[in-house]
Amino acid sequence: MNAYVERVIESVRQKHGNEPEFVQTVEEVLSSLSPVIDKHPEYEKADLLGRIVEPERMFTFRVVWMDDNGAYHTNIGYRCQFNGAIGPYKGGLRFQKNVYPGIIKFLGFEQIFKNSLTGLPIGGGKGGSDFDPAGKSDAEIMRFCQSFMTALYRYIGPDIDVPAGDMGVGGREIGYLFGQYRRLKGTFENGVLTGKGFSYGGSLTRPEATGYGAMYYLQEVLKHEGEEIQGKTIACAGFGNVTWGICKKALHLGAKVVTLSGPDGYIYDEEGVSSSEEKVNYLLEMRASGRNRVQDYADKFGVPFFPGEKPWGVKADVIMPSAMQNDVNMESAQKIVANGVKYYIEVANMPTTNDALYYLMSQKNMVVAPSKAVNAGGVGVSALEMSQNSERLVWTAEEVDAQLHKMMVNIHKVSAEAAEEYGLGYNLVAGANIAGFQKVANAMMEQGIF
Ligand SMILES: NC(=O)C1=CN([C@@H]2O[C@H](COP(=O)(O)OP(=O)(O)OC[C@H]3O[C@@H](n4cnc5c(N)ncnc54)[C@H](O)[C@@H]3O)[C@@H](O)[C@H]2O)C=CC1
Ligand SMILES: O=C(O)CCC(=O)C(=O)O
Repeated sequence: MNAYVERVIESVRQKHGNEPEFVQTVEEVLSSLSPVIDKHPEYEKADLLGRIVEPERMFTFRVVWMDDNGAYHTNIGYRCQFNGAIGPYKGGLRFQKNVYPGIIKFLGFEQIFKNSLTGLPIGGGKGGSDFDPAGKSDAEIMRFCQSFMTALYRYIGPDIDVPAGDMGVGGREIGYLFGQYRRLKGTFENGVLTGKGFSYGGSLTRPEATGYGAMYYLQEVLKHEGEEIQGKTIACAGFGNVTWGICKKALHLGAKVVTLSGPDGYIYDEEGVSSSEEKVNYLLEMRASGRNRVQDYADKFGVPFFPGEKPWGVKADVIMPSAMQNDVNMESAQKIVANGVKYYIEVANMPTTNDALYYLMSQKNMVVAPSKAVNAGGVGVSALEMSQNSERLVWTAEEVDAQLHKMMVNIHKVSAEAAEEYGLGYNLVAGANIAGFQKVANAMMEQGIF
């Protein structure tokens, strides 16, 4: 590995050892940039990597809200404005009880390169709170969102920082956040948030975009390998927004999603979750219920439920971990390899531990695709939502979908080309890191040192 790369990684380990998820993503991204740094000594001179691993700005804020019994609760809010070299900071908000700076920073760091890969002018950011939405009433969610935005609204804006949804934040939460922003600012700046409802500036197809984009990317991989998507079995995780989008597109394309999971275990549907609209739509009901239980699907459709287990031991053509970070560890990776799976397509942000990722990548007969490329369609359509808000126009679902499709084809292409350029073969993981980095690096170099 390039000595400068090693030094920067070591310094991040030293300074941020208490943020293991952040250290993990820095190790993964920077180690694949070694050949680029070898080729560009000017980057070391400008300490480009030392600068890129440090957020431009990150802050916490107090979020106080009242529950339905009149009791007050205090949570921590976060926003990390990681890198604004190519556009306003852009990235979702995560509401989950395990949120802490290490989670926000790993997500923000990934977002820099992902957003660059979309080819659109968006910088990297992320935010959230340790608020746990599970079991909260609608009124409690609204009061929390209003309080969150009251603390945040001064620091965001359509040309500054544009938050959106992530785990625990969907259309309902974005609606409450936007309502409070509008109330406080007294202006209708709908470009300040994406993932909005269609009636006040949201984009058609944004809810589906991450899952649809992942399926378009998978189609490109299959095309590269001379295969088709029709009839392929897919193992997914979670049953949230992203997994729903995958299932909906799988239904259109004739692929079969056979597993879903939740914190309680996983279900196996031999016929396919993607075999009917009723099943696909039920995922929306499960998510909206706030129960966070995948067993509900097994109870409704009479399929097997495996309590406390992960779905990575099932036989499928394609594995798409689509729920949470570090869901696939070495033990799961070994099961995947033993099952002879050819396609490992990450969808959730950083769903694989680094040892498991390198192990999977070392298998000669496997294609491994990285989440920062595969799930980029979500933020990509968010950027298209910003475009529509700026021009005060509304695009049809067909127009948005066509742009999304083109974007995913291009992300696959530029990743494969970047890997080729550095003699790495069809290494989509390194290729995405290199292609995403190159544009941000150019912008940072041209804007001077700060
Ligand atoms: N929503 C979006 O547009 C985008 C989301 N992502 C990423 O995709 C992943 C999924 O996000 P969403 O679907 O939006 O979130 P979501 O909140 O809609 O769904 C998350 C799912 O994960 C499941 N889950 C939570 N803890 C779990 C556990 N311990 N074991 C198994 N399952 C568990 C939940 O039950 C839920 O079904 C996350 O990594 C997110 O960062 C990435 C790009 C865009
Ligand atoms: O749509 C967005 O701005 C952010 C989506 C997101 O959170 C992600 O790409 O991980």
